[in-house]
Amino acid sequence: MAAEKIENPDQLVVSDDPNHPANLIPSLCAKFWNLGWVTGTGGGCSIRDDDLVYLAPSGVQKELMKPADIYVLSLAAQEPTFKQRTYIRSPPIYKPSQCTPLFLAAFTRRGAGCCIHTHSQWAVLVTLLLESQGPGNDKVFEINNIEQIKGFGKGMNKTGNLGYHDTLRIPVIENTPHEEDLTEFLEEAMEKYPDTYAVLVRRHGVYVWGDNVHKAKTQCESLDYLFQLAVEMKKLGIPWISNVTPVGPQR
Ligand SMILES: CSCCC(=O)C(=O)COP(=O)(O)O
Ligand SMILES: [Zn+2]
Repeated sequence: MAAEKIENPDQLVVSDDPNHPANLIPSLCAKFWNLGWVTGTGGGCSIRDDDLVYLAPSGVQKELMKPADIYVLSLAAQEPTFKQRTYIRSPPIYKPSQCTPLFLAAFTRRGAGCCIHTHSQWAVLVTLLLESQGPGNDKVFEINNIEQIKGFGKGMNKTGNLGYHDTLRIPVIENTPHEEDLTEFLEEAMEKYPDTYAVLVRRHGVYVWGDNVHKAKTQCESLDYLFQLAVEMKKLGIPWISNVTPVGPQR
């Protein structure tokens, strides 16, 4: 929908359709809260519908949000750096999520339709385990030969999903005192790892995106599964990368 055609911005967040972004963001965040992904107001989720981006408010209990709390902005109406953002629809008592510029990076640089930010303890623990391997900023979570890796797309402009023997790589960036300041590091990681659908933030959480809500959600679920598995593997002394020889026909 083009921004200039919108006469009543409040109508942008009113719909009977449960799959409308203004309904989906609250219902998804309620599910994510049950998984421990968005507790204590941390984390969140944003959805893009063509030019329109739907966002949660900042600092609210994400599992209790209502459609009327949702912000809407037009990508085409923003200045090129996205630093001074304007909103078509703003609920009166809130500020927009501090994650907004990171979500916008996923939408504009990856063409994502949905981006999820979790504070999952499994994600945080994986960054702590990588940190314990020694100094250096170039940290990457790598895992292979686990069935759930098939839950990930091969990358931007590529068709199909990773295979069981492929290695999934998720870059890690340093945390910053303010969420917005993560943006330049997230963008750098996207440049360096063009096929990644996620970026870990050290001692903080993870950003995961997908072409649409279904893909962002299932990739985020697969990743959380792999992070939990990786923590348990580490406790048992099992390496995340193994040299299992492929068996059966290779397609
Ligand atoms: C305890 S949450 C600290 C802020 C944060 O990391 C986050 O993801 C939530 O930001 P928002 O502005 O969406 O509340
Ligand atoms: Zn956060």
